[in-house]
Amino acid sequence: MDNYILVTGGAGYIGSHMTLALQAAGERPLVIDDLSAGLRSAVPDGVPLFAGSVGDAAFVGDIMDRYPIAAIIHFAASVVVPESVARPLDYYRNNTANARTLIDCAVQRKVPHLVFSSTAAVYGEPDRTPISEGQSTQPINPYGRSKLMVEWMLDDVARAHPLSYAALRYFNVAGADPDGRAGQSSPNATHLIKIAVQAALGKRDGLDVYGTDYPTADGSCVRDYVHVSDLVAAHIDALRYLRAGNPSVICNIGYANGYSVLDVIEVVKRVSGIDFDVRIKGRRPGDPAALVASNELAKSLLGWRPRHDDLETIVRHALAWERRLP
Ligand SMILES: NC(=O)c1ccc[n+]([C@@H]2O[C@H](COP(=O)([O-])OP(=O)(O)OC[C@H]3O[C@@H](n4cnc5c(N)ncnc54)[C@H](O)[C@@H]3O)[C@@H](O)[C@H]2O)c1
Ligand SMILES: O=c1ccn([C@@H]2O[C@H](COP(=O)(O)OP(=O)(O)O[C@H]3O[C@H](CO)[C@H](O)[C@H](O)[C@H]3O)[C@@H](O)[C@H]2O)c(=O)[nH]1
Repeated sequence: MDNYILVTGGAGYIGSHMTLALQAAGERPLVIDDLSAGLRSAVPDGVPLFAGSVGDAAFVGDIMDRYPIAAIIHFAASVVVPESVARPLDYYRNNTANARTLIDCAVQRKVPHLVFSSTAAVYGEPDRTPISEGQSTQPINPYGRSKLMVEWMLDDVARAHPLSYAALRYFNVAGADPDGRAGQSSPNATHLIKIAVQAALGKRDGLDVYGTDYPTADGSCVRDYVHVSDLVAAHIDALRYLRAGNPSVICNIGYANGYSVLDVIEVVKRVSGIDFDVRIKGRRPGDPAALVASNELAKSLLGWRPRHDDLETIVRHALAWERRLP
């Protein structure tokens, strides 16, 4: 295949796994990343990296003029739920307004397909779990709203222009490349499994549990943790699906398994064989009690076949990557 797959945010956690998976699939990835959270070193050798913002129309347009783009996979975003509560306008600018610029560039250059990183946060407090895609979307934090607005934009744009899209609503992405080539590298990451493995390895002085008074079995929040390699495989499946001429789709990516914060801590302690301090704190703003995916659509429509659906495996790979980091 001659044309490029543009990976925005390709120097970040998930994007760096995506470029590796694209290379393995025989595709030609090209990365745009402003390096606000990503690392240059996370982009594999031989993959062109353009440092700048997807919100800069002249910059993005110039790249698209020079490199024919077969599809865009749009990861670039601000990703921390409590930060979005404190700084909503930053999230609406980076996640919503900058996505609009990127989509506009794609429409002007007739890019045929776009895969969008959406999120389980669009559901808010779901009325039923596991959550299926038809359930109502009532996000309870600016992060979820900033992403839901992009889904709406894509829906309108796909009706008006020859662009088909897949909006993949990821549940909680975790773990690292099983071959040790990529992982979550940010020292300031806020994600639970990352923090727990850092605590196990003595990189943090323990872990705070944000709330044990939720309406869940043990009172802590429940999430559906999906291995990053299975997640990026879903994007390869989505590309294949769109290129086959199928209509746009919105699809959950998760395992339909819920684990509480206390479950995760127990697994990290057991897999690492290391005890660490756990402090029970109050709730964190913006957290829904439980988010667990129904994944029937991803399996039936995209042909998604998860291979690492096991919390111990996810934690083992996250630990292995954390040990390699300085
Ligand atoms: N990690 C999760 O659990 C999770 C869950 C649901 C959805 N997502 C979505 O997946 C995507 C990737 O998340 P991640 O966990 O890899 O985060 P990340 O912060 O590691 O990656 C995001 C990347 O985008 C870059 N970026 C940010 N704004 C940019 C801009 N305006 N222009 C160019 N580059 C920009 C950052 O430098 C970074 O490299 C995000 O859209 C996020 O909302 C993540
Ligand atoms: O030190 C910590 C970190 C997290 N948590 C708890 O662990 C759960 C998971 O928190 P994360 O920060 O790991 O993830 P979120 O569920 O807040 O959000 C993640 O998953 C969402 C989808 O479910 C979004 O897409 C988002 O980008 C991504 O960060 C939450 O209940 C949180 O309160 C703690 O108790 N202590």
